[in-house]
Amino acid sequence: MSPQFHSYPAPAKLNLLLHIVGKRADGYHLLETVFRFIDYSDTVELAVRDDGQIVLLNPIDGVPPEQDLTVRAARLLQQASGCSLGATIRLTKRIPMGGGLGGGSSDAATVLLALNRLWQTNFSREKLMELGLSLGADLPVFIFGKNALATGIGEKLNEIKLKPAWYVVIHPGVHVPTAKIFQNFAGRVLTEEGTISIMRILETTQQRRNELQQVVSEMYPAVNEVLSELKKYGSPLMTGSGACVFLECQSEEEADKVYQAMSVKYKGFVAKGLNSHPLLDIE
Ligand SMILES: C[C@@](CO)(OP(=O)(O)O)[C@H](O)COP(=O)(O)OP(=O)(O)OC[C@H]1O[C@@H](n2ccc(N)nc2=O)[C@H](O)[C@@H]1O
Ligand SMILES: Nc1ncnc2c1ncn2[C@@H]1O[C@H](COP(=O)(O)OP(=O)(O)O)[C@@H](O)[C@H]1O
Repeated sequence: MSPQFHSYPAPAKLNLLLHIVGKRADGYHLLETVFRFIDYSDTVELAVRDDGQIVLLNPIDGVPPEQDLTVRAARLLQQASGCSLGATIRLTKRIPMGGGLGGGSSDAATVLLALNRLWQTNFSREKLMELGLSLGADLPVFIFGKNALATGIGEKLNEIKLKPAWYVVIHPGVHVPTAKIFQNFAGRVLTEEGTISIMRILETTQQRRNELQQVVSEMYPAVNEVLSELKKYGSPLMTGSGACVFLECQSEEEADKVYQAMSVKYKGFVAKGLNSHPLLDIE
């Protein structure tokens, strides 16, 4: 009998702003950032296996299956729960890799949420977030499931309500490794703004900053070029540690128009800002 696959979305995120507010003894940077989910997603299909194996049917080019975050997430849940079941994973990638859109983290979070149900391991969301954090600083927010103001290394999360918006997202065609950017960050460490101040900054696009943008622009001129092009239409920002650059628009029509002009030269997409993660209500 062929295995029964269940299909789950893994949405991308944008960092609507990103401030560096400190550094931990282990070298990780303390951040203040706003995560927003967008309706542009990978798809993770999962089928339960009785033999305990974790099998990724279609490994990503250049990422050995054992290192794929979906496989690592499944194994982590297996180990933490003592579950004897396994899973077959089929991954459909759409979110560009190394783009600051959190695709790998989102895939892994979806695996944790979905297998927790399929295997009936019944861990709480808090426990899954704790497990997820050991795979990446970006992972907990995808399990938290709500747009959030994040502090710590990105794991201390408070829900934040955001206005409807559409985003033109452009990929400058370069792959930016997160670790390299943090290593080269030499900017001034800022003081946390706090929720009220962040809400005020979010009211317009002009005041938003990504403190990693300068170092990425210097190391990757292609990112700087896209930022300059998008500045013709408003106040663009880089997401996370790059490479993708986005422009927030108030209507889908406006976003489509900007994207149409940009797409003559660049690859990208238009996405709607979500109010929450599509798996927020998964039990
Ligand atoms: C910068 C952000 C902003 O949302 O997004 P991305 O651009 O990667 O999507 C995240 O903090 C990235 O999270 P994630 O991609 O999970 O990073 P990790 O795998 O945990 O860390 C990769 C490396 O980046 C550095 N790092 C990461 C997060 C952080 N707060 N401080 C750091 O200094 C560390 O050197 C670490 O070894
Ligand atoms: N399922 C996965 N999807 C994407 N990247 C993965 C996955 N598993 C492991 N990786 C590794 O994680 C790196 C970062 O990927 P990704 O999360 O897409 O970017 P970013 O951290 O910039 O948002 C990739 O370059 C790849 O080597």
